[in-house]
Amino acid sequence: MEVVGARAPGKIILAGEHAVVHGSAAVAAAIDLYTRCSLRLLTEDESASSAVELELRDPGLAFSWPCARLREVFFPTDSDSAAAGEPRPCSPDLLAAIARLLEEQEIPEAKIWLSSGLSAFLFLYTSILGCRAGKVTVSSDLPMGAGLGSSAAFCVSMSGALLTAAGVVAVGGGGGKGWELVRKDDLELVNRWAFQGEKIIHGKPSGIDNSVSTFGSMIKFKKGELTSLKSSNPVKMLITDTRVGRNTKALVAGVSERSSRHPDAMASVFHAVNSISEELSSIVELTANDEIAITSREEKLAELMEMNQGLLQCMGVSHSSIETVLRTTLKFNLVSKLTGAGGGGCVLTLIPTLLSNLVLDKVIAELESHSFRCFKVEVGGQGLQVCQGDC
Ligand SMILES: Nc1ncnc2c1ncn2[C@@H]1O[C@H](COP(=O)(O)OP(=O)(O)OP(=O)(O)O)[C@@H](O)[C@H]1O
Ligand SMILES: C[C@@](O)(CCO)CC(=O)[O-]
Ligand SMILES: [Mg+2]
Repeated sequence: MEVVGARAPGKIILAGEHAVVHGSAAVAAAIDLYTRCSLRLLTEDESASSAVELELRDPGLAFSWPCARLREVFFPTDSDSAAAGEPRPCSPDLLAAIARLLEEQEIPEAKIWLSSGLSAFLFLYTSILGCRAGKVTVSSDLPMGAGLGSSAAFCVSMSGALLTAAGVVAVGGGGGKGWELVRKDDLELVNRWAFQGEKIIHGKPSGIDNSVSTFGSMIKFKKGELTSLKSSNPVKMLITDTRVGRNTKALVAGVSERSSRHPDAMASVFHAVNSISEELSSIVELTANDEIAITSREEKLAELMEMNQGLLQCMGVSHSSIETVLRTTLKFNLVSKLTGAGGGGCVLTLIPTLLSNLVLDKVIAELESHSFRCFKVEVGGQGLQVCQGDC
């Protein structure tokens, strides 16, 4: 069979991370850094030992599971009962069985954080394709575990490729050349599968990361409801990766624990974040006809981001490396906030339209002198795309 591919973008959260898990609104946008997943189902001739193979290009690791061993774990009682049309959660018993299966792989201790991604892969693959032999290759522009939605881009691109190989998502309408957009109904199905994968990696995701990675653009997200935001003036952001590793699942759990220790205080914090996200989303949508100067729109955005950062500190998810980025950019009168789960990872800095490239280069040089890594990204682009053949 021919190769099918899917690519899904990472994201930034402009306002509302963590609070969105507790029902507040949040605003997120896709960025032009992608995770790509390609898949080829193997015939019996090609896969003498009949296995499911996974190559992760970025950590540079490859894994292989004999189909017979997968059948014992995933379908112990009967023949394959994969059902691509019906996303369902991974039960705690199955998750424990997957963990035992992964112990057989001898993952290097320094890469043990990959286990949650591998668990999500095995669950999605066997749920959608059963135990058919196949080879999956994943590569990514995104730093992993740094707040730019690498886990969601992994689950969305994987679900997209698997559902395309299963013949559920249509591909080839573009004449079989290059990346193609996906029909709305198909996107919704991919998004529901990707959410099941995110649950394995994050524990209790709100669904914002997989939604923005699937549908792209800039969105407001509240209690599972998504509103697409139309911004006529592009928002420019600098991203700084502090390179301090952290794990979204643990940070989300930490905020929930703080919330159960101080329910009233934290409810007020989440309520304030909701107001910030609502106001920020209406400012993003203002057009040239709304008689608000670009500079005053940017000042409002910056102030809301600053307020949100203060509330994220209240939730306990800032970090000394994040504070260093805030202090550094403030010297240039620029406002920053953490993005994603915090605890290290990436920080956003709003780039005003009138900021000269010379000053921006100085900001980047000073941030990089702290061993941080800066990215300039395009905000609000495409979501999931698929392709036939090698893209
Ligand atoms: N390309 C990939 N290959 C394999 N596993 C991946 C890949 N990308 C992400 N993962 C899995 O996702 C985990 C990182 O997810 P995590 O949610 O902690 O961070 P993030 O998604 O980058 O940030 P955030 O959730 O704050 O946006 C990794 O530890 C790994 O298990
Ligand atoms: C921290 C969080 O709010 C965003 C992570 O990008 C978690 C979630 O919403 O699932
Ligand atoms: Mg994540």
